[in-house]
Amino acid sequence: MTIITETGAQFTATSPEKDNARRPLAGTPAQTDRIADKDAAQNVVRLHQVSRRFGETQALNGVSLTVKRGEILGIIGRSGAGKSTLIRCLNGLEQPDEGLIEIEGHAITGLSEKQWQSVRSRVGMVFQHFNLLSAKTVEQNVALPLKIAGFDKARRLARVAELLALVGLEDKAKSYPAALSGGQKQRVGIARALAASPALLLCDEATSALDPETTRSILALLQSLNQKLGITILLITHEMEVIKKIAHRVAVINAGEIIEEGPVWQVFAHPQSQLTRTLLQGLLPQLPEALADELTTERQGQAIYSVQYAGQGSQGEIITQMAAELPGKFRLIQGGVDHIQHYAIVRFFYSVPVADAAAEQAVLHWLQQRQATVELTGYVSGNA
Ligand SMILES: Nc1ncnc2c1ncn2[C@@H]1O[C@H](COP(=O)(O)OP(=O)(O)OP(=O)(O)O)[C@@H](O)[C@H]1O
Repeated sequence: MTIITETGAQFTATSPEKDNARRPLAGTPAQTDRIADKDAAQNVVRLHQVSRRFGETQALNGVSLTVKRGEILGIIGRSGAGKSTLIRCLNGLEQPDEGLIEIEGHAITGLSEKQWQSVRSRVGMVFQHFNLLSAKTVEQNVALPLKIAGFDKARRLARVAELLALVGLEDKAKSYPAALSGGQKQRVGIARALAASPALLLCDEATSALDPETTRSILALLQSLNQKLGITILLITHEMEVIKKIAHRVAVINAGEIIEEGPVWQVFAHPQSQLTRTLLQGLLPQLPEALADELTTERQGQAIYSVQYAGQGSQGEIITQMAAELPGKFRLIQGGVDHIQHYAIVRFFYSVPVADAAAEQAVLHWLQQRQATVELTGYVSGNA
C-alpha cells in the first residue's frame, strides 16, 4: 500500500512478516513528516528514542540526538558502547527496534529497499579500513557510486577528476590501492564517499588505522571539506584527540546511552561524567605520579586542589593573573592551556599549606569569583 502524506512524500507500508528488517516504527508517516518539515532545514540527522537490542545486549538504549546542518558532531565511547550500532542504524545496515531516525527530515526507519536507495545517496560513508576494491584503480573506486547512480562515462570521469583534486590525489587516478599509503587510501575513501554529493558524511573510526601524522592530515582534510562544502559530518571515535581537533559538538555514549553532550570546549572544560573525565585524561595535565601516589584524604601538610577553567581572550591567562594577585598564597604544581573553539581551557593543580587557612580561603574565593571549577584533590604531608 502506498501512502501519500501531506507533504507529498510517498511511503510504501511493508508487511512486518514479509519484511521484518524494515518494519515501520513509532509514529505514522504523516506524523513523522510533520516533524520532518519543521526540522529538515536545520537538522540533517535526528534520532528520537532509538533502541536496538541483540539478545541480552542493549546496544542502544533510547538514544536521542540531532546533528545540525554544517556541523561536525563527534560521538565518543569505549569499545562496546554502541557507536557502530548507531552508525549502522544511520547507514541502513541495521534497523532499530524502537524509535525514529530522520535524515534531512525524512524518516528512514521503515523504508522499503527502493525508498532507501534515494536516501542512501544523501549519506556518504568513510570506513576505518577504507573498504576499497583492490582490483580497481583509484579512479574506478571513486567512480563506483556514480556508476550505481547512473552517471554516464563522461560525467563520471569529470566528477572523479574533481573529487581527486579535492582530496589531493590527482596524480593517483590510475594507481591501485596496494600502491597507496594508508593516508592516501583514506583520501580515496573520502573521495568515494563524497561522489554523489551527500549531505551527510558518516566517519566510522576514520583515522584509527592511521599514524598520528597521517591522522592529522586526514582530520585537516575533513575539516576543510566541512568548511568548503558545508557538509555535515558525524564521526565516531574512541579518541578524544580526534574530537578536540575537528568536532564542534561531542556526545559521549556509554552502554547504549548518551550520557553527556555539548560544545567541545564546554565538555573539555566542565566534563560532567566520570567516563568523560577518564576519556579526557590523556589530554589534560595530570598531577605528577609521585605526588598522586602520596595523596591521602587526611587533612595534613599541603592541600592540593585541581582547577578547570574556560575563558575567552585574555581570560585564558588565569594562572598568571592569579600569581600576580595572590603572591605567595599558593604554589603551582602543574598546569596547561588548550585552545578549543576560541576558548582557552585551563587546567592546573596548586597547593596551599593547611596551616594557612586564610590563604586557602583567599585562593578559593578568587577562583570561585571567576567561575572556575575547583576540586580538592587530597593532601600530602611535607611540601608539594
Ligand atoms: N550483530 C550483533 N549481534 C550481537 N551483539 C551485537 C551485534 N552488534 C553489536 N553487538 C553488541 O552490542 C554492543 C555494542 O556494540 P557496538 O559494535 O555498537 O559497539 P562499539 O562502541 O562500536 O564498539 P567498538 O568500538 O569496539 O567497535 C556490544 O556489546 C556488542 O557486542
